[in-house]
Amino acid sequence: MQIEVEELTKLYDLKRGLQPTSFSVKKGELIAVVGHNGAGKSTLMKMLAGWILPDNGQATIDGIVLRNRMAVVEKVGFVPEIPNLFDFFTVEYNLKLFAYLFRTPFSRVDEVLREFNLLSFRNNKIQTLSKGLKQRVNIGRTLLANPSVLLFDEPTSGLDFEMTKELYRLLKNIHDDGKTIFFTSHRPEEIKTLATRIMVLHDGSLIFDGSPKDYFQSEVYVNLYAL
Ligand SMILES: Nc1ncnc2c1ncn2[C@@H]1O[C@H](COP(=O)(O)OP(=O)(O)OP(=O)(O)O)[C@@H](O)[C@H]1O
Repeated sequence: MQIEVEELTKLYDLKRGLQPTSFSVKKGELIAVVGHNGAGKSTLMKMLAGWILPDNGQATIDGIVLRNRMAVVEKVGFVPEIPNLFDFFTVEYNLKLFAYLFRTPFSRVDEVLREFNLLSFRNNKIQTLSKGLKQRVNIGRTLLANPSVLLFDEPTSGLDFEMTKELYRLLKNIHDDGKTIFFTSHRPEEIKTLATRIMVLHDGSLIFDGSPKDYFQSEVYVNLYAL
């Protein structure tokens, strides 16, 4: 297994956060993490990305333990819901800063600019870009270090129809490249068509883990999500 999560826990004021959670993931899975607001999705993503440390439990990604945060940052690309880019620097400068952080050669910056159709925007400041373009830079940034696992927190939130379609294409390309992907989602259609596996979090607990087909026939779906 590529990812082993054992009793991973993060609790804010005893109740909220993520209750002890365990699962394992094979390389190349595309997992949708579903749940109402406050269910614990971002908490799980941030722990897997090494952004916050668990109170308890353990996880390994390609054999690297989460507490080894510098190594995790290079293994796991995290695309937060709100792009964490420097608005007042150019696209290229942002990518160079992160390449430096990830200890990646600057030649990767040109590759990412090309792969993400960003060459003509390289000298534009982030603050002048549309939401869709910012999203593209944000995703390109996470791929600089060529991580084997990618985590997307609500990647389609606030995107219009065209930008959403483009994001699906990007996700598919990244998945076809053999990467393991987690994405949090509220949208049944993307869960159905993109995901190979669904995890449902509810009040901080993992209450469903299975295929999209089983999910849409499950009591969890009927009770919590079907209209
Ligand atoms: N830093 C924090 N301090 C205190 N409570 C927090 C903190 N971060 C998250 N929480 C709480 O933990 C619970 C889970 O939050 P989390 O952000 O993981 O939910 P989520 O499923 O991602 O929700 P959303 O869909 O709204 O992003 C929520 O009740 C939230 O208020």
